[in-house]
Amino acid sequence: MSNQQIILKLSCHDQIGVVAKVSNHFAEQQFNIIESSQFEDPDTSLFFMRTVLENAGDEVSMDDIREQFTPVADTLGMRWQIHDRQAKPKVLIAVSNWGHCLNAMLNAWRNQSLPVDVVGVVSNHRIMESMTDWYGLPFHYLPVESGHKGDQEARLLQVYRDADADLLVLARYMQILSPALCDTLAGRIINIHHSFLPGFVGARPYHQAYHRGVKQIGATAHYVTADLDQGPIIEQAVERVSHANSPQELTDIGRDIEAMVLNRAVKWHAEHRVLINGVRTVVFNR
Ligand SMILES: Nc1nc2c(c(=O)[nH]1)N[C@@H](CN(C=O)c1ccc(C(=O)N[C@@H](CCC(=O)O)C(=O)O)cc1)CN2
Repeated sequence: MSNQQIILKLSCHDQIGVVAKVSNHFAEQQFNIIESSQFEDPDTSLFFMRTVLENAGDEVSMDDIREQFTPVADTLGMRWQIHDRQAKPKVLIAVSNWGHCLNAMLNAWRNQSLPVDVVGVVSNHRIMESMTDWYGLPFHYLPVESGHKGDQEARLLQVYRDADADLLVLARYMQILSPALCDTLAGRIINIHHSFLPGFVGARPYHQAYHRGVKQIGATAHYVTADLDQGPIIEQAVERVSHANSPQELTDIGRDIEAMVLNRAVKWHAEHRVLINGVRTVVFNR
């Protein structure tokens, strides 16, 4: 027994026999289901599934596993991915001036509670270079020169590609990404927004919240799209506040929520628990 484990995630139009066809295929390949989650979206009749399978036979290459599954997927009109459960996604982290999310993520990576391989940090400021150095990671200083934002973004994408990254995390990176970059890396950029979206989009959400007199503040991790702060939501959390809290106190309270929410979202993405469902997500985290 090879102990080889794979993760299959798929979506297709709901139809009789999807689970049976998938499980029968893998049973014939000597794979045993050890976890499985399913959801059918009543609005779209799309069926979503995530299953973890263990190989009871000899190890098989990932290419062969995917090649053997392709006819089943094609018959059912699936969108699908198969991943090696042991493989850790390579993550490039982008940051600007605020380091609380970066630090929480690097700490979780270092203590191995976050199943990713951080390949580097990019920033339009130098302030986080020393922290990055302390963690022994490459730091790429990519300042945004006035009128040359496109050049800076091209360098960022080159760093991502040179590092063979799988995911770009915006850990309070305060630059709006171009539609072209959002399209190129669709489903592979996660941002932390410091409000409970869809409330308070854009800049300075804690000040917006203060002036609105909210009784809770929150944070939202979402995939990045060309529409600012409108991407599919992955995870959110809130914390109670009061009329007595200043904008600075709201900001202070919010930092831990942001860091927790972003780490959760990146962990679930790395474990292939998140499936994009139009402007929403399906998250198999239970
Ligand atoms: N295409 C997208 N880019 C980004 C998104 C997104 O959803 N789609 N999320 C933002 C994060 N963000 C709020 O969470 C945010 C960041 C930056 C700005 C902004 O106005 N930036 C200015 C420059 C500000 C500066 O230089 O200090 C700009 O880019 O012109 C608003 C919201 C990350 N990017």
